[in-house]
Amino acid sequence: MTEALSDLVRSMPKAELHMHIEGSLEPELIFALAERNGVTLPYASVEDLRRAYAFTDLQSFLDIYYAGASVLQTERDFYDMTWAYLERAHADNVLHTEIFFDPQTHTERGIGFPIVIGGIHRALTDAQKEWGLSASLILCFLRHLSEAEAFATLEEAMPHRDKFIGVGLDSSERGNPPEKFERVFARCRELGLHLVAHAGEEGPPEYIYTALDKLHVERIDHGVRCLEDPVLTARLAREQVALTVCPLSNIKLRVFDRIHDHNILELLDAGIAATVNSDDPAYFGGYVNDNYVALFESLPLTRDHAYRLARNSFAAAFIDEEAKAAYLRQVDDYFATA
Ligand SMILES: Nc1ncnc2[nH]cnc12
Ligand SMILES: [Zn+2]
Repeated sequence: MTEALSDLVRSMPKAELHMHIEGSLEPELIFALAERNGVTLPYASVEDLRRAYAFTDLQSFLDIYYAGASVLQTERDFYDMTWAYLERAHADNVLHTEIFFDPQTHTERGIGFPIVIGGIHRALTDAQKEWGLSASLILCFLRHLSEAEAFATLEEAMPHRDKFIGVGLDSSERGNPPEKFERVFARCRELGLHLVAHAGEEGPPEYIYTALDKLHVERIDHGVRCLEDPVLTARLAREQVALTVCPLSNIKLRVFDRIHDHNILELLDAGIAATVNSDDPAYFGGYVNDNYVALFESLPLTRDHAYRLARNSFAAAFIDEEAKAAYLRQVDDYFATA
């Protein structure tokens, strides 16, 4: 990749649509929060913790990710974590970000829902004031927990309905198909919430079908396994269902062996509205620009692909049509002069 293309990709305006705020907790912040809250960690040092980030699959990552999140206790902790991510996003020229949070990871430990959403949301408000960075929240249900627990979480969330725009489905995919949450998503749909779900990351293409047909999601998170099914691939392209692809995550969790084997180019060539995102940047080796650069360094991606990826990121965002058109114009202007 030329230096010019790398600079172009780094500085182009972009939206991020798939990142878990708990996955932005850097080891240094985990240690700082542990100390602030008097929590003893089973790791001697930051380096020791970082060494534990050697994952073999999704579950091996999730075990460490949930352990890391246990240092979050106060509203200020949630604020500090979110603010640290927003600074990184701003530095990567992210103009709009849709952030996942996992309330059940915290409410299960006795941390109140208002503390979680209050701290995260206050940071979003400050980023809007400070940089004009637009950010919204998507509440994720943990799919390894029950339907009843998801309904209980939705109930707890309703007094805060003004602070989140949609719901998603994350955690252990295999054995927890989307249809387990069909009734929860039906209720969320009635409430006017946007709907997304992780599907086809480790799970089979069937999970992408059921996310679309039983949950009625508007985007698929990951979805990279769709290419195993040509009928599904054609449908995603025809219906322009966006995929929020997370390349470095896919390598760390061994969905693909090497970044050179990543299928984003095939997805784009098939006409799918793929986007590039960081998933859990503190755990997978980088923020959104690191994901773009890793792809552009390893695959024959061009300036035109960069343009399409930037456009796709805003086109798939849950924002009003006027704001969307303004962002898309900004991308066009950037590429007209860069
Ligand atoms: N990549 C991922 N897949 C499923 N659940 C997650 N929670 C955080 N990151 C996740
Ligand atoms: Zn994810």
